[in-house]
Amino acid sequence: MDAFRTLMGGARFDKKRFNQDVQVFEPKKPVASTSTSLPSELDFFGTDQPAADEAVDRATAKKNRKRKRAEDAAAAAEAAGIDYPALLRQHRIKLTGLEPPNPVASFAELTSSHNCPQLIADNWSKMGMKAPTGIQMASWGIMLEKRDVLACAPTGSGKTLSFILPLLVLNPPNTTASAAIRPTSIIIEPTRELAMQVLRETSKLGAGGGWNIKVLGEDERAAKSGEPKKRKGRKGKRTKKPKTERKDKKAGSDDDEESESEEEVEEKEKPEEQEDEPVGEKEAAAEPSTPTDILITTPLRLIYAIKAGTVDPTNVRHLILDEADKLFELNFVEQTDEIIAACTHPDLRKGMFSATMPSSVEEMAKSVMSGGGIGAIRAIVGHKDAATETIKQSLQFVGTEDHKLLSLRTLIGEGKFTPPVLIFVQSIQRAKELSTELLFDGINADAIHAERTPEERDEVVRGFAEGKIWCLISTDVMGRGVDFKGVKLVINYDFPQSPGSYIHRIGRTGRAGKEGRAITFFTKADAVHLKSIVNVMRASGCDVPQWMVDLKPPTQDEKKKLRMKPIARKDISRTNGAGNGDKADRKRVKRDRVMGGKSAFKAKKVKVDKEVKMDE
Ligand SMILES: Nc1ncnc2c1ncn2[C@@H]1O[C@H](COP(=O)(O)OP(=O)(O)OP(=O)(O)O)[C@@H](O)[C@H]1O
Repeated sequence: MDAFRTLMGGARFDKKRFNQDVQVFEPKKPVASTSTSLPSELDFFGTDQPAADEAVDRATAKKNRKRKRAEDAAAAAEAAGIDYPALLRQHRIKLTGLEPPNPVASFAELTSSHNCPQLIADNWSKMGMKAPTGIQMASWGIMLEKRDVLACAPTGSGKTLSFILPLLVLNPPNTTASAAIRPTSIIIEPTRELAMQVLRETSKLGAGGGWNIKVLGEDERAAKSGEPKKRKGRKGKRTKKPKTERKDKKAGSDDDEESESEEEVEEKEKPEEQEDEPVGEKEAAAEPSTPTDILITTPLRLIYAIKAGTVDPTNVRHLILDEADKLFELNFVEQTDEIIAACTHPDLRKGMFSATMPSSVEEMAKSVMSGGGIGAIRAIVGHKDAATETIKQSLQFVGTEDHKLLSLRTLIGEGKFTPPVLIFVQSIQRAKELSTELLFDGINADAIHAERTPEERDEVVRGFAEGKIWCLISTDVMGRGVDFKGVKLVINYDFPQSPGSYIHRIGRTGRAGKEGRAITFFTKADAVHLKSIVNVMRASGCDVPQWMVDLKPPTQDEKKKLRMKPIARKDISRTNGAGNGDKADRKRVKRDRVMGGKSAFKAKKVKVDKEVKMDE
């Protein structure tokens, strides 16, 4: 009929009247390939090719499978009284891929239909959880059907439990001891803080079930904690790094005391990644070899341990990449690839989770997923490039760099500074300077960044969670994943380097359905990038003035430039960088205050909500 359509373009053809003619042009059903098949050189239209037969067979099989799935789903839904399409709509879940499994509608369904041990259900209740969130329903459905999943859901929507639960349900405790750590599941996190946080959640959900869950290298660290602390900072001696890490340095992503002599470049401009101390070969070799079920780790540590032979990844059935888009960025991707390649078990399933998933990263992620033979399932909850809707977002013009501190003080003075507050800056030096300034103002502030030892970082995080520190100043190192439940306000003191970074940073508030606020300062220099943030705000349902909607978006080049390097900014400190925020400096500031140094804003102006206790 194609020939007819082409010839008769625009005219109407009476098919009934000329039915016999139509039959002549109707394509013939392909004949099954036999020994009498046409030689390929004579088969001009390709109708006699086995490939064509296979394609038809595949298409028919696909149609049949689709029909069967629809029938099965309808039957299951009828039996359970669940309207799955309505459930998906209600939770704004979009599933794509071949035969996407139904979401798990309730915890009761998990125990009745998915062999979820009662112990997990009890622990779930003990954790204070009731109904699963949208991403949990979707991810449980997919992972329990042993399919690969690529999931994108808002910050604070419970992605952690969405991948932990299936790991526990599908993998009973491992009892076979081996020389090396031989886990059944590996969870990769971009920072040690996140690894520790996931350990806490996993241990709570699996409590009493006999699973051995650990963060790689932490037993070793704990054993060493009695020893005198030796600070492994920039000037410290480092263990020889694997090839991948040395390559990363060229991309300008890691601390490297030798490569750049001056801290200005390192501390002000380099993004803070790969800050975690890797476990050296010696350290890794000291890992005990008890049977391990779930191993949580940062990429570098794992690569060291695999190379040292202390971790054997060949038995891994579930590999989870949390904050997956980060793990596919330039400075991590090689390590991520290496880890995926090392997990060689034929039944390996993969799960990738994040609140942001740029299309380019999604493509890369998809290319490494097989999905149980019939492809991975993509699960999107809500709008892909939006922030959590419970966050009230605003942008505040502060003119120039000089006015930022004043704007912050005005917020404090107006009582809009409602602790616990998280403030993001773009470099270690700026974090130190701002914390010194706020201390000087009588605000109980502290800074967290890659230059602090893991022990110091733990202490600061604990202090913030316990309400001892009201205001935590951080580089992007705490911008992702960290679950401080009670944070009421996030301030982007320095404009974020990408919309993704913005979504993750502000996502430290408004978690688990709670309300939060986010204020982003911008100077004239940042204005060119404003539209990117305006787009996120609009996608998350925030009102923005029309003039912001009408702004010109930054060019691809401008976006890339900012992603690679933050905008150069004037020092924050009144001491013009003389204060470095170290212990002695902080002591000096405190002493100055006691001796009459004037606090611009009295601490009493800052109301601390004592009711708010944050999760550790
Ligand atoms: N079903 C649930 N009901 C209530 N609270 C939940 C539920 N599931 C998880 N939570 C809580 O919600 C909070 C956020 O969860 P989680 O840290 O997993 O979010 P996330 O989606 O991974 O966020 P991010 O993208 O920032 O990493 C946690 O404190 C968690 O305990």
